Amino acid sequence: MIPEWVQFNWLTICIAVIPLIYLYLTWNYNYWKKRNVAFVKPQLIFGNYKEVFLQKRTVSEVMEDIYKKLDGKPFVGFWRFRTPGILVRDPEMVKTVMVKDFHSFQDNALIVDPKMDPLLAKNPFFVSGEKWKNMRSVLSPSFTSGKLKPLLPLMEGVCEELLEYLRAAAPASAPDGIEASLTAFKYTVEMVARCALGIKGNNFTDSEGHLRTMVRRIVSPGFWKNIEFMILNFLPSMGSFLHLSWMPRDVDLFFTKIVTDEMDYRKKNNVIRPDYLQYLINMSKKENGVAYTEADALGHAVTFLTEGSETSSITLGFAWYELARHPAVQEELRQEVAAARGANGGRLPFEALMELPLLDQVLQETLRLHAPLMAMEKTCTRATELRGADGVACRVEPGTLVVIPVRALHHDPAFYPEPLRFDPGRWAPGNRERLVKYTYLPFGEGPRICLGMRFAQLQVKLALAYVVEKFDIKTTPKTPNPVVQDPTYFLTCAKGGLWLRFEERKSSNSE
Ligand code: HEM
Repeated sequence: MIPEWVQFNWLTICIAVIPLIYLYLTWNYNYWKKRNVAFVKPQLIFGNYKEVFLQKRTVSEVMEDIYKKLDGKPFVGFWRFRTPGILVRDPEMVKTVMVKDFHSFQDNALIVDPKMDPLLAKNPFFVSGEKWKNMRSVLSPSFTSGKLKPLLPLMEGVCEELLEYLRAAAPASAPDGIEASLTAFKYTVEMVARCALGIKGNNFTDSEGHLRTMVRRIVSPGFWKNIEFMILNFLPSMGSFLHLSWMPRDVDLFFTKIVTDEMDYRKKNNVIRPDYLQYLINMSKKENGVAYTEADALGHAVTFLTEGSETSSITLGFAWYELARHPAVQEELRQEVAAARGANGGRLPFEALMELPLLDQVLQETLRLHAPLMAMEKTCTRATELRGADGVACRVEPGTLVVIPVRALHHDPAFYPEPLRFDPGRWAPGNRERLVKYTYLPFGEGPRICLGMRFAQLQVKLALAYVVEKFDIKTTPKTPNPVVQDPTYFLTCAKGGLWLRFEERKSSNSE
């Protein structure tokens, strides 16, 4: 039996504490009203992120809803739980954040704890300030056309393996076809292993796919993985308290071992290879006079492996999907590739491949409809003022979350009529010049634009060209239409997978 005075105290404590908790939870919900910025009403505890928290919708979908609700506003306020954030709607404002006033918004909002994630902490995406600037200047030259061109023979070898794999794994009889995203992932992990690290990943032959599995342990859809992601992203101090890391410890050790083994092998045997790792090794040599260490080189080799495989495989999977759904475009592309081969003695040289107009348009349109990163989250790094075309101005404080709603811009009928229609013709000369600047951001923009953009374009274009030449890509009863986004993943991903059939072409059999 609880004494009466204790019962009384419990009641008093509850009466006193509940309003305090309520006050704490709603304290910031005045933030945008006080600043005269339009906003979408927040919900207790969740702000505007209830559906994200419940894993019903992704951040990019929720941002698209807010974008649509407050049509006509250059920027609008929202809350990520209790944290106020700005959603930038107007392309001019996008330019301000990503280019004109870059120094006020230069950091990405995703952070990693270098103690928990030493390898990932080297990834330029997570680095800030002067350190990022120095790192970027060391790495940028490694992605020029001049550095990519010598990789072509290596890459062509991986394309041949992809064709072999499709011949064996995708017999025309399979009624549902194969899951194209996984095939694309096998291809990009293999490509990156060869071009970045100079090693064979055996992704097409090894059913376990050790290297692939390790990359998947860092980035993949899934309920529990997404819970971890939300803690690390939204509540980083709780993540540190729980000792959570983006990259599991054994994965970190695995990558460290394969890269250092390869570095040691080259050193001991005086081996020089024409790949990205070699560039990093050369940069880390003392006589270079650059403040770049072997630990940096190790971190950046792993950056290439993780950044270079998943985003490109998403793009390739969706490009195959769109070609399957648009056989006329597929046939036109096939003829374009055949003509380029014909004009180059049966080969597809680097310049010819990169300049194929329809191939480029197919890639651009795929990235418009299915950009892997559909919302970019930045942090204000220096107090500044945003001033919209409507005259509304807002002082943005350091630490404020700023979101660029890539999905909403890419799918806005004001910028792309019939936005959900796959129409490579939007990117044809004469049309592309009419598109509104800063509404197309698959690789980001400004000084932080994707470092691996050219490599990504090259590896996706190669796989598209090689596969359409030899295969008819077809839909099956299991092919999704429309695609439903998997809500347990922060990157673009079709729920249930992209099922397609790759039928070997008769003419290509007899060649
Ligand atoms: C289709 C494939 C790819 C897409 C759609 C993509 C997209 C992006 C986006 C949206 C960003 C953020 C840009 C910004 O903040 O403005 C980014 C950054 C980055 N990407 Fe990619 N990416 C792709 C492939 C690659 C590849 C192959 C690499 C290879 C190394 C790579 C390396 C990076 C790095 C290192 C950054 C951070 C750059 C920085 O903060 O300075 N990406 N990427």
